[in-house]
Amino acid sequence: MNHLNTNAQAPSARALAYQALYDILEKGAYSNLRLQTALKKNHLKGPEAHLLTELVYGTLRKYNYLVWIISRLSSHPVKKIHPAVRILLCIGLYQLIYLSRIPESAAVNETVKIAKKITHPGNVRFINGVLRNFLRKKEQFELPKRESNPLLYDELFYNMPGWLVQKWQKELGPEKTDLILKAFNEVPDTSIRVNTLRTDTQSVLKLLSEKGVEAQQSDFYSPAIILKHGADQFFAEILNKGYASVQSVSSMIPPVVLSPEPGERVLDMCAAPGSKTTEMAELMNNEGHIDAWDLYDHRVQLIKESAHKLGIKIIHAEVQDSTVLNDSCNEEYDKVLLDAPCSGLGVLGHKLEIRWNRKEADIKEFPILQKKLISTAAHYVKHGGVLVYSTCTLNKQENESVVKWFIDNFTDFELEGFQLPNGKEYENGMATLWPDECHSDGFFIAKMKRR
Ligand SMILES: C[S@@+](CC[C@H](N)C(=O)[O-])C[C@H]1O[C@@H](n2cnc3c(N)ncnc32)[C@H](O)[C@@H]1O
Repeated sequence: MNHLNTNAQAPSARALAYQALYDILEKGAYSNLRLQTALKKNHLKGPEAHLLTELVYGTLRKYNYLVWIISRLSSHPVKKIHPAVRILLCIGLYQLIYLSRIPESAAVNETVKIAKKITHPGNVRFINGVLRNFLRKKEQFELPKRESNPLLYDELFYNMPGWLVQKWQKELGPEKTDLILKAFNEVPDTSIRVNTLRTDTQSVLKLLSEKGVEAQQSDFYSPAIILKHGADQFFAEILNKGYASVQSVSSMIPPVVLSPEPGERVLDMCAAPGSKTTEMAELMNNEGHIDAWDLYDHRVQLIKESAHKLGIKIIHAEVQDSTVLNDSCNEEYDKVLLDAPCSGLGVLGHKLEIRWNRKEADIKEFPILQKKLISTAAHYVKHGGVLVYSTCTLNKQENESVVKWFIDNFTDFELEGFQLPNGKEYENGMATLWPDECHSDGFFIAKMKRR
């Protein structure tokens, strides 16, 4: 199977979509970064840029259903179909099913054209055959009735892996699972956090409205603004001027719970790309000291770039492995944020690739790392200081269980109740922000105080 040689002539949006989806589904690339690279590198604008974006995100949003259709049309089991062939078929089928403005002949012929460049004639015939077979039988493709096979229905209708649907149904019950799955399948709004060091929410809302961008202040957190779909191209100027940063509303909440104050010493142990670090600097009015650590140099650079753009001076970002105890920092900090690496099951609404790249077995690995990190965090908090542990996942083993283990083993820490900006109280010191309730990513936050 050849990779496309895109140097020969300007690649089409479809060919670029194929390459991007191959990298996302087979090599673990992040969908948003991979798409941005393809758009920039190929200087795509206008309809071609739209088609590429639609094909990448659309195919990911419907991936399970598309693969199910292939399984119904193909004489080979789907597992035996080469990934490149499967991905090309998904792109072709996506156009045939969801993009009515594209003529059927173009959808089939363009897919076959790409196939000819990357695979042997047998596979080309197979792709052509499956797509034409679909056109002949398309009226027959209805989802199975939910009553007859609820799990298969949920997998296909909500485009989620079966193991995850089953896990949530067992842990949270079928009703809550339905609500979460539904929330993850609504196209997410973009949200921004106003840089209160430079401006305020009302001024940014006014600027957006002058540019015709539909936007509103979040009722969850006042420096957050929600932009209606498709507003992205208009607010680049606001971002470039450092008036705001893109961040999901629920991701803004862990720093609010930690509540760092001007003049304090703060540590952000897993800080990159720095959304919460810069938010904390804004909450501290750019006064005090924040150490921001991350494992990877290229990610530490992202924290520095954001701080520079936002006019923040108090962040000291460096490469550190936060699982390794740094004795020189013992009891150094008033506030410590541990926004831990996690399985990311709270961000499936916009990081679509996690649905397919995350495997059930990975889930068991994260608590081991999270316990190492939180054990180290304990040493850095001053007596009377505060530790906030957060994740963007909806998985008890990485959330409540890690916190319970920590409280049992580090007896000078206790959970402390808190109130969220919307007034909701969490007296036991732990909050889950559910995507169906906050209309944003799923998050978990625990607040602990050192006696
Ligand atoms: C959930 S992300 C943090 C997001 C960040 N807090 C924000 O809001 O922008 C987790 C981060 O932990 C980093 N990380 C993973 N293992 C680490 C370790 N052992 N030490 C320090 N950072 C680590 C990853 O590189 C990743 O940037």
